[in-house]
Amino acid sequence: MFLSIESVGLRYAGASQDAVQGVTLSLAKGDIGVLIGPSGCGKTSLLRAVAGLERIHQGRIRLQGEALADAAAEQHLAPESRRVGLVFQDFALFPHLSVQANVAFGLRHLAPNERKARVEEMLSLVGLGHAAKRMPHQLSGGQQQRVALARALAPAPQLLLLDEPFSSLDVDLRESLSQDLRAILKAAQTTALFVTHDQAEAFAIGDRVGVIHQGRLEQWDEAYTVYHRPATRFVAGFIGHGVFVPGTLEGNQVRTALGLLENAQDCPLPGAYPGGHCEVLLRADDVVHDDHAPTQARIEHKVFRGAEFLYTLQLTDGTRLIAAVPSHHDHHVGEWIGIRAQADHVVTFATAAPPAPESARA
Ligand SMILES: Nc1ncnc2c1ncn2[C@@H]1O[C@H](COP(=O)(O)OP(=O)(O)OP(=O)(O)O)[C@@H](O)[C@H]1O
Repeated sequence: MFLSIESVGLRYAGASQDAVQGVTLSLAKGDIGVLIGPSGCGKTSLLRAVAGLERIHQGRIRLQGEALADAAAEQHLAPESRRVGLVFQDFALFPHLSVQANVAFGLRHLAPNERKARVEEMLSLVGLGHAAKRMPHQLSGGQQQRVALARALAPAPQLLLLDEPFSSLDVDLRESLSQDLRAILKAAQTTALFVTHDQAEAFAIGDRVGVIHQGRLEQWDEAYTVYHRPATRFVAGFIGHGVFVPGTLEGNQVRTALGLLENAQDCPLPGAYPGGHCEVLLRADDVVHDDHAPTQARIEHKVFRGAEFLYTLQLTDGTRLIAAVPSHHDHHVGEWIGIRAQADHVVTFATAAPPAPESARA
């Protein structure tokens, strides 16, 4: 593999536990990996370890077979020797240098004509060929971030690391930039590791998506698999909108308050759960509004999201669900509507342990 991170552990001085715990992942050449997870889960720490800005105390990081860091061998290659490019959220363009001088900054080893050609190539790659002579303050936030990207790509790093590069930009710009970024990285055939807490961004950019929770990598897979076949309960709850409802696994089907769900053949065998009792992940897009459905649900809450409403629903037995319903079905809070389940991918988990009674906790 082009990049391989093997059982990496990282602990900050004075901390009581590892910020990164036994993380293993690999990236093929030209692939874009995205790390996503809640604040403080260790995404940035892992990226900094790959960059060489933090030392690892366990495991190994290799790039094209060469060890960048190896805890057992006490090996730690300095950041500047790693041929790794960095783009962080604060653009950090040199304010007193023009756009072209910013991009040329890491190219001092090239002859002037080669340097000029490379700067032109990079600026045209990020769509800013016309802005070469401008100063950073004459650019929008999105344009500045493109220059930062051109500057990081100019020395042709083997690996590009990006830490929430769009976090200070507004939502619309983020969305268009994340699509552009993917196209730019693919055009430059750059292998990249990208950190974000934004799921839409992760799915738009990543060939592989990794979900980190409390320093551990819970899943490392294609985005489609992370969404439809979450490996752990945490991933299932963190990605997308969904709820867990009680179910009973019966062969290839799961019985729930919304009726029988088919397509459970990829779930564990019923014997994996005592009595077949489990919990089923029902995502907002698995619950369909249908006036003719026998099951009625009361709308508890609704959020308008443009093309659809996200309804929070309650069944007569108290089960809570979330449903994404096309926004021309504009119902009132308190109204009862017909719903049915339509889940192509049925995912089950062991029932969460009920909270211990007060007396047991004392
Ligand atoms: N320099 C540091 N010294 C000590 N602890 C640190 C340091 N940097 C991060 N941490 C701790 O390590 C853990 C992981 O932090 P990290 O910044 O990697 O998380 P993150 O997932 O990138 O979070 P965010 O999305 O908020 O940026 C946190 O508990 C954080 O408080």
